[in-house]
Amino acid sequence: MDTGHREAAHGSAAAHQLTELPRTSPRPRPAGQSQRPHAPGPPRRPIRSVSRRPPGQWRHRRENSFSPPLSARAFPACTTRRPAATSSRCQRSRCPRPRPPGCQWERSCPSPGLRPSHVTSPTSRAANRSRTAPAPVGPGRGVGVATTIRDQDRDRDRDLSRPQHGRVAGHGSGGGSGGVGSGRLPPGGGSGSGRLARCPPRRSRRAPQELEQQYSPSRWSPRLGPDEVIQAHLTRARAGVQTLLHVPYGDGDGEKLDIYLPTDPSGTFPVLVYIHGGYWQCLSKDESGFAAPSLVSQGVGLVAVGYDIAPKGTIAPCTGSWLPLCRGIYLCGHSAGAHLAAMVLSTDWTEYGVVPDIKGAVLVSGVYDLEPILHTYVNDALHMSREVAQRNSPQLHIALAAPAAAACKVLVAVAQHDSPEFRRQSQEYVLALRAAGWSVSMLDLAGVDHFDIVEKLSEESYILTQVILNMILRT
Ligand SMILES: Nc1ccccc1C(=O)C[C@H](N)C(=O)O
Repeated sequence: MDTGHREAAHGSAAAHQLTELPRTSPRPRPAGQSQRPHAPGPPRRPIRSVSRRPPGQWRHRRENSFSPPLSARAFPACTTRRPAATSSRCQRSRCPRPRPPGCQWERSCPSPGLRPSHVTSPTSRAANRSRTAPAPVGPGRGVGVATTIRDQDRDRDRDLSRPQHGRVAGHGSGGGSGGVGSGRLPPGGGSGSGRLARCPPRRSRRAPQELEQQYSPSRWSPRLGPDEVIQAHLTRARAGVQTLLHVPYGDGDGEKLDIYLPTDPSGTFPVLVYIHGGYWQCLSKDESGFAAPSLVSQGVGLVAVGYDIAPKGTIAPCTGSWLPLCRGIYLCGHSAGAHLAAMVLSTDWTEYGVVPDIKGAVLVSGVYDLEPILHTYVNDALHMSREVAQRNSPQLHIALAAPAAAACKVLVAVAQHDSPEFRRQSQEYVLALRAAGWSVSMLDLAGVDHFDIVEKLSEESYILTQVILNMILRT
């Protein structure tokens, strides 16, 4: 299908949006709802202790265990361990109630009917928060504001909890030409294979209790309370466009794709492959088709990837009969899905005998260094060791960029109301990619939180939708 005329038209519209960012006030608050400070209160439950793990029940991951799914493919020696038995109870300590099917939450049991009795009320949460709330980020800063990578470099030592506001930059290739071996290696040099660059992140030293907050994205939303914001994220209908549903790509129960076809699917078309988030333990492809209407009308297909979440297995590379139709693959991952997409970028696919035609990657509010989450509730269901966390941290396994001609463009997006840790992670990852010669941009989106940063992809006028369409249709 010839989409050339559309590409030109759409490309210029998106570029205009990017450089002429409107300044608007934040989303109006529903009547009667008081201003919710977006900084979280103290953790609501004690930090997990190692002794909570049932002793003597370890098994190798191939039998019954979990690791962040793509990682086993990327780093086959993965030896994640976890207890053989998982509780059918809500994992909140002391909570006697059954956990809703599929729910792995500790912090925010999303089923209101089954909400554990010890969950604090919105009022007490607000009170907790206001005790520790830092100064709120100022309102009216604009809908979407991106920062050049150079700005990121300069801003490293500034307060990373605040959005950096600057002009929008295009994709800057960090190490000049960006060819293999020509990218500048970060301190520490490459890995043993010489293919991967090792770029240890500059971690902030946060107390364990504070890490719990930092890695609870729902506690940072200024729009809704933690439970409400997750509930809203879970209840998104499958878009009503032409679909191929539940197309298997692997042996696992969850290893299926939902494919949303372009409105006029004659000929080949580019696809956006969307990998959902949920800390590798929640959500599914069924709630991942929300961006389809904005994309298919522009001739772009959407592939929502399902994968086995904890406590199950791994994700296999996406293959299928639909692949030959794809003129180019653009990856998009949110939160844990951004981690998985980043792992795809870190993978040496020649080892698997495939060369996926990945032309671009959009990584939204992701986690790229897993070490800090070892110290949080997130790891209660994952049971990662430090070694596994390191092996599966894209930040530590940056592949040297491909030659410029084959270069994959990377866009790292982060929300104003992501926690400072999430924001820091994105910034560190951008710097590491850039140091390895990748063509990378960062988009710091004002006025959105960890969840609506992707939910709004259902709107064609949303700046991230426009940037993605621009990347796809102009490449
Ligand atoms: N990243 C996500 C993406 C989608 C849905 C939930 C999450 C969460 O992180 C939930 C987490 N347990 C929280 O307390 O915020």
